[in-house]
Amino acid sequence: MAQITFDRIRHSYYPDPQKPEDFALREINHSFEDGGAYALLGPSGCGKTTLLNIISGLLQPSHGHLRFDDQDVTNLSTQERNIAQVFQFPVVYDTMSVYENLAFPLRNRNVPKQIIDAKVKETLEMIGLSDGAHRKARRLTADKKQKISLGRGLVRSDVNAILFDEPLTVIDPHMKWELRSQLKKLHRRFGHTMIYVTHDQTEALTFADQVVVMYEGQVVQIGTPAELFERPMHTFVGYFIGSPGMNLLPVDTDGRMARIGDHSVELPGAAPDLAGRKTDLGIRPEFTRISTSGLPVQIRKVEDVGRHKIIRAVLDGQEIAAFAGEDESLPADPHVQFDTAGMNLYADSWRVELGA
Ligand SMILES: Nc1ncnc2c1ncn2[C@@H]1O[C@H](COP(=O)(O)OP(=O)(O)OP(=O)(O)O)[C@@H](O)[C@H]1O
Repeated sequence: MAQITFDRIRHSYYPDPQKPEDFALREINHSFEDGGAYALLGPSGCGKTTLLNIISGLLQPSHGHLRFDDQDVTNLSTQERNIAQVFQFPVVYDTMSVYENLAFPLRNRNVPKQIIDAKVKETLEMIGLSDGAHRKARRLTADKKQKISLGRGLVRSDVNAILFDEPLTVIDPHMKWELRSQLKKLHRRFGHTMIYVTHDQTEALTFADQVVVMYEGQVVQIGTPAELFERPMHTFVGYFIGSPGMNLLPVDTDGRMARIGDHSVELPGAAPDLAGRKTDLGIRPEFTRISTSGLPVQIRKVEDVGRHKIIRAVLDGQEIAAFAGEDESLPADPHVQFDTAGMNLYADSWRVELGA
């Protein structure tokens, strides 16, 4: 296994890129640590597959270098990089049995027969295909075939990394949950570097130790699920992570005070001079409460989501969301209160560090 380093990597699918928008992947300088469990998370078209294909060697970046430990692998083939990859749709040998499909990549590498047998049986167990291991793959349903693809990715212990590109798309919802927890367990047990592409935040947050959030070809934040929740470094992270996402309110700041329309709230620290910049206060619904005092709001809708309620309200013409307890009753003259501990300030979409 290896540490995977992006050294000033950019990629454009155009022959002569000029503007930043011409790049499907804008400059990345980052190391994926050996043995880490990463998720690449972002909406459709943000560059996740492009980044993954640069690691696997299916794509050569137009600029920069990729290294596995100290070795420059930018010009090496996928085979030479020793990477296992699991795609969105099953890639299986239909004429082979389930068992043979898993044994094949090991035979190709001259692994001794007994080790092959032990590894294949262990992997079949993990993916729940021990029964019927000698059936032809052709006869199986799409989700079972995809399990074979997952198994083929997991069966080798000598790979530099295992890459997963939305691997659970064709798996039914219950099995999705089960396979995701299996992958997590496998990661803990074998310590492979795993990089998992998804646009689903639940998948990313449950699988990964570190989540790489991408937006319009840029990596906007790399962090643990808790860091993404508590300190979103970009408004997109605040909006994309969480259910519902972070409230963003345009404000004017003056030291510790932030003005929202005719009202003011106190920030957890002093803002720097942000004159001329688009400034927003970010506060998650979890830190937003409906109360009898604070800033006046109109309530539009109450959604009961089980353990709590989501209150949709309007503050100074701006839609906001607040959390309320299951049995909490709402005041006749509703106001909103923001918990200072949950406040983040953004200038031109990027988080601003507040002073003392
Ligand atoms: N072969 C290609 N030629 C030209 N443009 C491409 C090519 N592949 C991808 N793109 C463009 O590059 C951008 C990033 O695409 P990419 O597939 O990496 O995004 P993604 O985040 O993986 O999206 P999805 O979740 O839909 O797969 C998109 O604007 C896409 O249209």
